[in-house]
Amino acid sequence: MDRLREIETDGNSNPIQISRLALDIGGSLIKLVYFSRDSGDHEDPLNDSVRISNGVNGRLHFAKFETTNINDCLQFISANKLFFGGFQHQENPTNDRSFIKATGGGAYKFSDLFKEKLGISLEKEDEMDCLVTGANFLLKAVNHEAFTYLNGQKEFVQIDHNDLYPYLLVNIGSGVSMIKVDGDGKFERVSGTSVGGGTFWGLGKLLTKCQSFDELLELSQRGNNRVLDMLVGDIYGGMEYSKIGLSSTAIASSFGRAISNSNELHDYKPEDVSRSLLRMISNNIGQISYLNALRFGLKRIFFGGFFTRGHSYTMDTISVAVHFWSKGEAKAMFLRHEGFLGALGAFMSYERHSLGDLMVNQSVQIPVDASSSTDTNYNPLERDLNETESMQCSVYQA
Ligand SMILES: Nc1ncnc2c1ncn2[C@@H]1O[C@H](COP(=O)(O)OP(=O)(O)OP(=O)(O)O)[C@@H](O)[C@H]1O
Ligand SMILES: CC(C)(CO)[C@@H](O)C(=O)NCCC(=O)O
Repeated sequence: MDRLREIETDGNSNPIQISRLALDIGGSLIKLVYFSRDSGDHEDPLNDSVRISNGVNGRLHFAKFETTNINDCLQFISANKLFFGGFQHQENPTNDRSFIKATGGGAYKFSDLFKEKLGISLEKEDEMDCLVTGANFLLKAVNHEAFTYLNGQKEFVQIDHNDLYPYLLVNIGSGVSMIKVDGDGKFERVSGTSVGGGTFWGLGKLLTKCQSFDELLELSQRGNNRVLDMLVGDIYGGMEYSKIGLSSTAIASSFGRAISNSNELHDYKPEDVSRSLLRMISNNIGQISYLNALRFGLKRIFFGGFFTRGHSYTMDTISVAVHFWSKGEAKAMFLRHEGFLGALGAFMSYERHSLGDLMVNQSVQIPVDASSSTDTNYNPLERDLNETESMQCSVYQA
């Protein structure tokens, strides 16, 4: 647990002050965002973005835990004294020792547990509101946040602040929410599907006996979907169905090949099962996203949520689906801080509710060494689930 100690000191044995912790407690994962002050020694005189008058310079940290391991999360918060980063109620500070902003279903479900184990109250923020706030913040404030991914090529997208809206935000968590975003705080949840990340992980676990999500993703990289998927060519004797635009290699029926022989589940390689499952779910989400974008004439679709995990095959499948169905009209884009939208939104809600107490500097820069996700070769599969990431930023008194 060296990481924990790193948080408590700045390397010169000076204690680092943690302020403001926010949580997004979802069906699969708990996401934490918290701010630590820099000790004066760490300030970079060349970097304007961290030198705002009245500003408090520091880093935003990101961490996540599986919701089933919520006790590890409580222990992490307690060991690092992160809950002192909550706020005292202004109206009556003695009434409630402190509270932490929290969003996601778990903010309701685990409210009593936080009170009992840590003595803190969770102040609930609306999940959709937080997702939108987090996405808008990242798109406007963080360089190289959004990127396209097609045929293995990652390209960062320059966001024009004056031409960001409207867009479709598709958050792929355990389930999937599709939100039409028209501005800051202006949005509508237009659709959703229960076939999401939880479906991939849940079905994948049952079918392959994998012990972790990363193992299931890793298996998919070595699999071949043609073993289980029935292709147009399988039905059309190797020919394409060009009249309706289907090539012979297009998937006619996901897992459809399993009906054509007497194979049992154990006759298939877990790699191939994982590959077909990932393809089926990613393709389906891509298609439903496109249909919703079409409903409202939206050309830009941003995908968030931890299902994607920066994984090539997942992003490629979603992008191809959007490209194919929209005939190249709509664009799928991904976010580097994919799974932290809700937690960031909850983090930013402190200022809205504490009468302009604090604001996050809008020109956040991510130093090269702060997050390995800045690397175009970033492979989240190589990283530990609970490893913390951070970005340099500045929080200031409004
Ligand atoms: N280490 C992991 N363990 C479990 N699931 C993971 C992991 N990494 C990525 N995932 C995927 O991410 C999904 C959860 O994503 P996310 O945290 O965005 O949603 P959530 O907030 O838990 O769900 P919801 O918003 O529907 O309540 C999982 O269902 C799984 O597909
Ligand atoms: C229920 C939530 C919002 C919880 O995060 C999410 O899991 C979701 O959007 N599920 C899909 C539900 C549906 O629209 O069918």
